[in-house]
Amino acid sequence: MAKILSGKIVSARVKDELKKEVEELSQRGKQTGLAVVLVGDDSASKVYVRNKEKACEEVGIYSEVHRLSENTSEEELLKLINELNENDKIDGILVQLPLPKHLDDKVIIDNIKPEKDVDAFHPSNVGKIMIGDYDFLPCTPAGIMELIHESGVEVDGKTCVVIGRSNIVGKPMSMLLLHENGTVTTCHSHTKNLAEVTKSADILVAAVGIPKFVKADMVKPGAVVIDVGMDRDENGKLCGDVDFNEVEPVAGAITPVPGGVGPMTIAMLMRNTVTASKKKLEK
Ligand SMILES: Nc1nc(=O)c2c([nH]1)NC[C@@H]1CN(c3ccc(C(=O)N[C@@H](CCC(=O)O)C(=O)O)cc3)C=[N+]21
Repeated sequence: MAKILSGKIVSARVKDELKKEVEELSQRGKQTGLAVVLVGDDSASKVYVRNKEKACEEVGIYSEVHRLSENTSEEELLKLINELNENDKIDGILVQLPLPKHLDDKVIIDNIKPEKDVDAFHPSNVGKIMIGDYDFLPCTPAGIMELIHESGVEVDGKTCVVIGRSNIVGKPMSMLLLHENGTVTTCHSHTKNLAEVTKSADILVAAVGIPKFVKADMVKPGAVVIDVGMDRDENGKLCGDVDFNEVEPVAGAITPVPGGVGPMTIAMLMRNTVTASKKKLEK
């Protein structure tokens, strides 16, 4: 039986610690604030944004959600971002992705002040992560590192395989594993003999966006298996990229969906916002 790596439990612990830090900052006269920008009405995004608002409340972070219509122009969105960049009440800005098709993610992200870029998506933050000299870590990979630490398995010297190479998860995930001295392979749709590669992994991270993609015969017995998927199964039920029922008996440790990586992503967003607030106070 695999150890279940509960993002619910670990994220609650992280938020408890952050709550104290937010209180201390507030005693020193520094409030902490997060602005979330949601364009359009993607139903999944709405759930995630609500969870972020709830987390802010728990931690004591002031939050404002800007809900903009689906047909918001680039100019209007940039105007809002510039206002938030200059707003002293706001330490962190998050523009929920994906944006509607007529908006270019890159243009929008480039215009967020790097000091307020709590997603760590701005090129200057991405570059800093590559070098290993960063202020913020991207929320999902950072949350996953916490869950791996929770498994008790040390990354140093381990064979790590990441399925997926997105800028948001796969690529930075591989980088963070490398920072902890993992031997890292990044797989994607052009990878040959995928199952053979994934079966070599002591630590396997699935971030492909295909429901139940990882099957038991792709997993090394005893491996730590991390599921980043937020997919829907054939019945429309929330599931991950890993076939949990199949893989759980083979794995040494595994994250559930829901209650695994998702809550950790949000906890790390809270951490980045607190870090941004502290940095501002020190300046
Ligand atoms: N700028 C930006 N930053 C992000 O960090 C970002 C984003 N855009 N776009 C979408 C992805 C996805 N993401 C999730 C956050 C929380 C849950 C979460 O709370 N999941 C719950 C279940 C949610 C449900 O019931 O559907 C869980 O896994 O237990 C999931 C996914 C953040 N993302």
